[in-house]
Amino acid sequence: MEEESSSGIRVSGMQFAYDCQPPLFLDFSLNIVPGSRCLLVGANGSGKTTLLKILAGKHMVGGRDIVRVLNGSAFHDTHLVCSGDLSYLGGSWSKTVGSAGEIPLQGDFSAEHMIFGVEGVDPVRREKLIELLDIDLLWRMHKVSDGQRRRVQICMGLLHAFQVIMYLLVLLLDEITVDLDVVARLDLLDFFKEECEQRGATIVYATHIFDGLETWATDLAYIQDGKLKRTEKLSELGELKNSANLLSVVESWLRSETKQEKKKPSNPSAIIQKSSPFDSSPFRSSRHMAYYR
Ligand SMILES: Nc1ncnc2c1ncn2[C@@H]1O[C@H](COP(=O)(O)OP(=O)(O)OP(=O)(O)O)[C@@H](O)[C@H]1O
Repeated sequence: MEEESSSGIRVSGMQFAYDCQPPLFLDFSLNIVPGSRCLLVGANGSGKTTLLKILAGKHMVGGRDIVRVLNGSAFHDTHLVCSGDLSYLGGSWSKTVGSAGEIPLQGDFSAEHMIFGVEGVDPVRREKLIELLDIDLLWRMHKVSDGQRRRVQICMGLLHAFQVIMYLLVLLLDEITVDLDVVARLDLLDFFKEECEQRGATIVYATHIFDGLETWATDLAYIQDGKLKRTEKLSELGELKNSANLLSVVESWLRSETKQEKKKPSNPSAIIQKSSPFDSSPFRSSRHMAYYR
């Protein structure tokens, strides 16, 4: 991820704050080369979803040069999303429909109605995804399980990507496999790997589930409280060579974050004051705030 890429993802000196809050990201930079499968790891509240949403053009962060995806501005170049070049598959069960924005998709519709309602798709890809995700087209969306609903959501999210030419596809995945059973999850990971290897797709995947990812991911980016702590090629991750699995490596990083927090001064009034929205410090620690609340 060190080398700069004109057609992958490049974030340079980004700042971002939610309304009336101190900056979550301050001078944040990250490069992801095309064809990478990059895992985004970090504790709850560290900023993974926010970063993915920024990359997906859902939040504006200053000028056109700050967040570049496929050589365009993630926020300003709306064709990235409209063309299917850039896809964000997130946790919420909703679909963006033109100016209506995000609408919930849990009414009394069949899976067939949902999937075949997506226009302009490749029927071969559609069949492949229905089979891969083992979707029963007769499912009624208001009666299915969370995992079944998630399968339909993922299928719809991936249908659009078919028309994208090689090296022009970025998939941003936010904990999408969380409701899937182990077979569906592993099959889907294989599918994503194929998209990278055969079509040059670039994938950024935020997750807390590390099963099977040691051989799946090519890169890793670790975020702590909005700061990029590490970016590594997985093949060069020293701890992974010495340790059993990725889970224990990430666990040790997150546990050392917790230990550092516990070492901080224990005067609660001072900490509450320091963590308040009126704090003059530009940094924030959501874990810190939760810990002392
Ligand atoms: N819409 C919002 N308005 C204000 N603050 C928000 C909003 N969304 C997230 N945050 C805050 O921003 C910080 C980062 O949240 P984010 O969802 O990006 O973290 P995350 O790393 O994805 O966490 P998780 O692993 O729990 O999904 C948190 O402190 C969160 O409370």
